[in-house]
Amino acid sequence: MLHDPVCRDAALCIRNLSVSVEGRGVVQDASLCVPKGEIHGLLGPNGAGKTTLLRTLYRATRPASGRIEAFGREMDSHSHVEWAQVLGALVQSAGLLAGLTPRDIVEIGLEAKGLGRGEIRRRLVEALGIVGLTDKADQSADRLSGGELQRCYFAQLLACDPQVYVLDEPTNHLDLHYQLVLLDEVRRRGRTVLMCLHDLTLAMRYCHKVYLMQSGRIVASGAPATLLSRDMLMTHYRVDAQFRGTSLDVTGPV
Ligand SMILES: Nc1ncnc2c1ncn2[C@@H]1O[C@H](COP(=O)(O)OP(=O)(O)OP(=O)(O)O)[C@@H](O)[C@H]1O
Repeated sequence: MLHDPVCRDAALCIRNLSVSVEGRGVVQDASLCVPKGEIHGLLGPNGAGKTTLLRTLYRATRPASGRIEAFGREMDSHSHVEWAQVLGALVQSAGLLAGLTPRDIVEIGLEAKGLGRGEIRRRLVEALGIVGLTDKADQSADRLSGGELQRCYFAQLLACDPQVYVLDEPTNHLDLHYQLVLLDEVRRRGRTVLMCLHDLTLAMRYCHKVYLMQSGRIVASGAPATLLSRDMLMTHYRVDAQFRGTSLDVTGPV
């Protein structure tokens, strides 16, 4: 039984989701449920379908079939504005809007929430402080480094603080300090999180549960310490590697 049973009380529930891209089934019959306040990780090799699955959650891609629910209510019964209040995403290769500053990028997200000026300012200052961009708040974002830009988009999400965080490779471009600072911050907030990760040590450190995707299907799921066995890493990641506690001992590719 690869699927979770009926997800009563789940904050985010995906049932039998399939997505086709150019006529090819890129996600096939995927089901998962994330209980409120848990962090779940979507793992798997390149091209497995992880990003495509996440894209359906923030409505960048339409599923061919299946259901997506948050807090028991179907995604399609929400307007786009309502859904954005429930679920926010940090995406790979977010487009950079020319000429905007980190302050603008964070404020754009907050203004869509209809908050007052005082609350917008409070959240802006807090989020830029967490991501370490206070000093660069007013410089053009096209002069930020890759990691600084990622932190800027992280600040936008943290400022909006939706109930469900969808994170596609959240540590892309981040140095080790900020990988830990920002994932610690997400965990501290106790929100419901579904994230794609290639860094298995981060999956081990932060995820309550992980799903392994392979060729569009979720082929296994479980607690990271159980799922990320030497056999699994050999079969699905084609590496000889083994976790010892939370550190990964890598011999090499096979
Ligand atoms: N716009 C697109 N047009 C054609 N094929 C696509 C498109 N987007 C994704 N695909 C294909 O769908 C499959 C899954 O891609 P996806 O980006 O979801 O994988 P992934 O698991 O996130 O991979 P990675 O770990 O490399 O980011 C790949 O074979 C990819 O080539």
